[in-house]
Amino acid sequence: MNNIIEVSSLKKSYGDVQAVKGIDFSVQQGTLFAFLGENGAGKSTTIDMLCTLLKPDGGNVTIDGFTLGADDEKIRNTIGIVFQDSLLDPLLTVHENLIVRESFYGKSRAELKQAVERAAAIVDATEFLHRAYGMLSGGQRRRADIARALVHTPKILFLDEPTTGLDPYSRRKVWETIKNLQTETGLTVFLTTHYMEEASQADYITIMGKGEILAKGTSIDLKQKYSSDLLKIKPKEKELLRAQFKQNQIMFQDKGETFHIPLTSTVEAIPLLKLYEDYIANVEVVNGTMDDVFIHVTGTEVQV
Ligand SMILES: Nc1ncnc2c1ncn2[C@@H]1O[C@H](COP(=O)(O)OP(=O)(O)OP(=O)(O)O)[C@@H](O)[C@H]1O
Repeated sequence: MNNIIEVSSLKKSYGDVQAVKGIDFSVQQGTLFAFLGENGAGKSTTIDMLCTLLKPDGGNVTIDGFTLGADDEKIRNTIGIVFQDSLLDPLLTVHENLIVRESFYGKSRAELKQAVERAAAIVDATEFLHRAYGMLSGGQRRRADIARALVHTPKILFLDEPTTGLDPYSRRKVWETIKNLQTETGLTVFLTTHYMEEASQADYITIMGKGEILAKGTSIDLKQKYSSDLLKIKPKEKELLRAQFKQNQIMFQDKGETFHIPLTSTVEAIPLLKLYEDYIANVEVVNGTMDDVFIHVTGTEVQV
């Protein structure tokens, strides 16, 4: 698979603030790519540069083979962008909004209608296509925003925190839309999110902090490297089990009611449970999470 985005030594400062300090990463075509980092990490600055909205101080970026800085118009035609603040007019219907947008691209009336209907169908917005944008629910608005970014059939879609501020039902609906979009149309989706359960569904994750790339990999790679699975045991008799663990040099943490044993994989729990079965009142085996990865890598809590 080829890299549709290649970034090397990209930098940007605002006065004395080095927002992006010479970063390198790439995005494979057709994948869902999650770009994470705490507030102020430099994500927006990076995305603004990739989308041609902000001029880098240095580095090289190619997007679908086009060079940032030299082929910006072609890059703009290759990408679709959904920022947190919508660009749609609340008084116009979704259809009118999309027609207005698409008419900039010099299409015939028939082509225009087809492009708008196609974009609306992809995000499942057909049902509210003729409703005023301002009257829609948060989740419907978000899907309309995504439709707007799809009318000119981009190859890459940039989504900046697409589910932030939505209720749980709308979040799930928007998230399903994004996943379907990527699997069914083969679009490359470049997304920022503060929801780690969303990030862990991405094909590839890059975590940024203080202007630098702190970690990259698949969710499995990152969890394996930066989080551990945990065996939580509630002993029948604490002191008896403690003595057993000490005798067999089992590393554990005393958490009051329970003992915690870090595992590199959940299946490691099986022999331990067999061995200490008689001493155990209750058990829980917990998988490492993307939250653990984020906290470990950035040194900060996940902010939502
Ligand atoms: N226009 C600007 N002028 C001065 N400093 C800026 C400007 N925009 C961003 N910064 C600074 O650059 C750094 C990176 O900010 P950026 O917005 O790129 O981070 P972010 O990861 O997108 O954060 P968030 O998740 O809060 O959007 C921060 O220290 C921020 O204060």
